[in-house]
Amino acid sequence: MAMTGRFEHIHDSAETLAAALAEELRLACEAAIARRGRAVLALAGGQTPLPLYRRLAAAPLPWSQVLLLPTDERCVPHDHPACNVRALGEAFAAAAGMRLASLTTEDGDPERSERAARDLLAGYPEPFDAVLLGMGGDAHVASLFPGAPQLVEALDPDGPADACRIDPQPLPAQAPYPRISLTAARLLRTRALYLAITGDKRDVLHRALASGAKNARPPVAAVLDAATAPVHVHWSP
Ligand SMILES: O=C1O[C@H](COP(=O)(O)O)[C@@H](O)[C@H](O)[C@H]1O
Repeated sequence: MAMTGRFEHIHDSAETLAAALAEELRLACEAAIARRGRAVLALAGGQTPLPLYRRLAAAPLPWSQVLLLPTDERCVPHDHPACNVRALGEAFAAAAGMRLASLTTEDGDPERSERAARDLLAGYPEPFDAVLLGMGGDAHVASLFPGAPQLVEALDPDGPADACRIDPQPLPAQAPYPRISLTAARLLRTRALYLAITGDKRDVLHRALASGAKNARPPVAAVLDAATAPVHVHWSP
């Protein structure tokens, strides 16, 4: 984790954004596998990154040496359409042998899932090889929602927990579920941090980065500000 800094990459189209990020993540996997025999990536849920996941899945990597896990999960059963790990599994269908971990139990029960996620992450103490974040229109990243009662604890870059339950308030209309999210402390333990955003979200990001009191930063700003690894923001219209 030698280089730090924040870099903004502007793309002409969602396709070039997907191609660039798929290549970055492929290189991160290749380097990690060469270095220690496996790669561990934490990947955003939601719609924006799905095309880049499909591209990455087509790369000729030794997929059995790659572990993917979601940055956050909705507390729903694994066969539910809103389940991030289900969507990841589908997007990476071509990556034969790839290992996919879940932050939730099969039934999506929030309390059992929080315990299971913490147990899972205790098995991966090393820095992630890359974290890819998405962002909501309310400036949340992973499931670190502004206004959630657990937010202050979850954003603490020195906090002890790797994952925690988040209860967005109010529940977002599109995905009204409690969540399990990696904490900022765990997201930031990475060799590289990427943020993939499109359209108006660039304005949301810039407003968030320019905003307010140190202790009331929008989640995306709090996480990016605390990063010690290089941060690459990729945007397309
Ligand atoms: O709920 C979530 O939303 C964000 C953004 O999703 P998108 O569909 O607007 O790309 C996502 O990054 C996060 O992982 C997800 O759980």
